[in-house]
Amino acid sequence: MPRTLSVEPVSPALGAEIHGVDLETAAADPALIAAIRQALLRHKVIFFRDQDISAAAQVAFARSFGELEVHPVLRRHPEHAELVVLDRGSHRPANENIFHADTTWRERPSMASILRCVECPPVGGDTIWSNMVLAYERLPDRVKAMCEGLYAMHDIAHSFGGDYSPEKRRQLGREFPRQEHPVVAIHSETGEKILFVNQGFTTHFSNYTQKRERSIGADFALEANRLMDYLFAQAAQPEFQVRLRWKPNTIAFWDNRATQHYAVQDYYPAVRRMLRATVIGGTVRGVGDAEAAPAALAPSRHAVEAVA
Ligand SMILES: O=C(O)CCC(=O)C(=O)O
Ligand SMILES: [Fe+2]
Repeated sequence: MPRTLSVEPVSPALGAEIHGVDLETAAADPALIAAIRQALLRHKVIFFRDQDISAAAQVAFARSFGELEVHPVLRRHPEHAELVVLDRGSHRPANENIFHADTTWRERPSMASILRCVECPPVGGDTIWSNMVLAYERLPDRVKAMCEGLYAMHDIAHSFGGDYSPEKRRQLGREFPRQEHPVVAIHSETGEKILFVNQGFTTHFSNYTQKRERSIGADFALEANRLMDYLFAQAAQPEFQVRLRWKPNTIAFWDNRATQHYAVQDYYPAVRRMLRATVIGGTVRGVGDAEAAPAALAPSRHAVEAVA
């Protein structure tokens, strides 16, 4: 029997709180995992409160959704390499305060992340998510037409290289060559179109000149940069967002294909400690790329239903 979850949407754009679930033991309950997966696809980021769970349980829960990533740059948990420890805020201001989707510098960017708050300031340190399906839908038709068929480069050094020497930066670039992804991606499970460029890792369009063949000279660069800035700005629109106020033991689980996020850096030097598990995704398919579209799920306009 399909399992029914108690789901409370928290913003019209995306995001829902799931009640009555214990994630310490969820991995052992396939019907519950399937219901959580459906809620994730529909609401794009889901929140669980009061999850005082072990690091091992967080890993097991995350693994129910796919193979886990070991991050090459961020600090790892001493016993669980699949968990990233985010606590830079206690030493110096954290720098995830830029809209991004995780690991788009990989050939197969993350499909989802599961972030647990261990410790946070009583106020401040919220996280914001943006619905990049809605952001795409709301683009003017002529911008949509211009974007379909465009590709862009994603580079790990764009965000993570900032603290490195030029040589270490080059080394990072050799180890993780930049990746090209479509600007409009097709969601691998829902078939939705996604605006898939992000300010954290996307550097430039890779085929703008072919696409805009009648532009000449320096206009290429100017036009391309203006379009990229305009696309980046969509994630910052409040109408596409949900904002979470963390408490210790809150978990946020986001669909990294369909969303971008921004960790608000307003609490330094207060302490904020988080643990993140990240599920590896597939290659990113563009609108014109081959392969049949997956069967679309039920409409994902999430706020209209109280229970999903
Ligand atoms: O600390 C946060 O709220 C999110 C940081 C972040 O970008 C991530 O975990 O991917
Ligand atoms: Fe992130």
